[in-house]
Amino acid sequence: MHLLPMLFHRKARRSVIGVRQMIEADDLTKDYGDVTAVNGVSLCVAKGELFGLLGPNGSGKTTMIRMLTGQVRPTSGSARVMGLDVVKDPIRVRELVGIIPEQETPPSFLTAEEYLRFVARIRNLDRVDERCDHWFDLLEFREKRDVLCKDLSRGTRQKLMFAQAFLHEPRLALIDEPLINLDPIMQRTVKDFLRSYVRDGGTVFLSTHILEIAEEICDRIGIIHNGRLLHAGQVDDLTGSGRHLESFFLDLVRGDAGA
Ligand SMILES: Nc1ncnc2c1ncn2[C@@H]1O[C@H](COP(=O)(O)OP(=O)(O)OP(=O)(O)O)[C@@H](O)[C@H]1O
Repeated sequence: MHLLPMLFHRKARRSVIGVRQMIEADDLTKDYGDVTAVNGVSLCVAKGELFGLLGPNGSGKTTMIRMLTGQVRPTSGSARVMGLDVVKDPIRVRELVGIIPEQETPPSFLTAEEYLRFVARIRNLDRVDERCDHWFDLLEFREKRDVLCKDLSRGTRQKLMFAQAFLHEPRLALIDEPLINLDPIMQRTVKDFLRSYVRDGGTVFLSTHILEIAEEICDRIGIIHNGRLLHAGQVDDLTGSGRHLESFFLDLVRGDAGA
């Protein structure tokens, strides 16, 4: 972070001692009735990585994030997040990680600042004024702090969701489409923040449709289609071989659809 030194949450520091892989998914599967949303996905995300999960609409990205954050129970397979089993320890996982759920909005009846203070209280945080000020300044929405969330623009609500996810300085953040409602200036700020966050030792697992963003900021990507992980690899390996992520993605997904 820019203003706050990267003092990760003390509890988090204890729980990740010795954990190199921040996320380990093994043959993770989720069925919703007849629909297999995620089908046997195995992947790891190491400490300090910015990992992007890419896939077309309905390919299973949100379901993956929900399973990894203990919001949805896998049908089969297993996952460990920061060394914790997501089925056995979902509450502890959610205490530790930062989460931006897809299209989630803050409570309509609180102001922006009340919401951040509410989150700070639940998370038992100190330096609440400093933390709130940091995010109002970084994401440039100080003048909206007393506005009810229901009256905020979509972009400002997204900023607030971003701030709540990082308020406790988590070591791992799982974020679903974090940039979708933000203007280009704010996208730049958030992209720079995410890069500095992983440089300082944080880890990010994000899902996005926006391939240029993934190509620009991710260290490694996974491509998911119809619930199956078709590819996982370093972005540099791809671009170093002269390929653009977009053409690689389209070839892979179209090839799979035609298979
Ligand atoms: N609660 C649910 N009940 C039934 N089916 C669901 C549920 N949640 C997701 N699905 C189905 O699972 C599949 C994967 O959905 P998911 O939301 O994980 O995909 P996604 O990649 O995040 O999509 P998008 O990019 O459009 O947000 C889809 O076919 C979806 O309709």
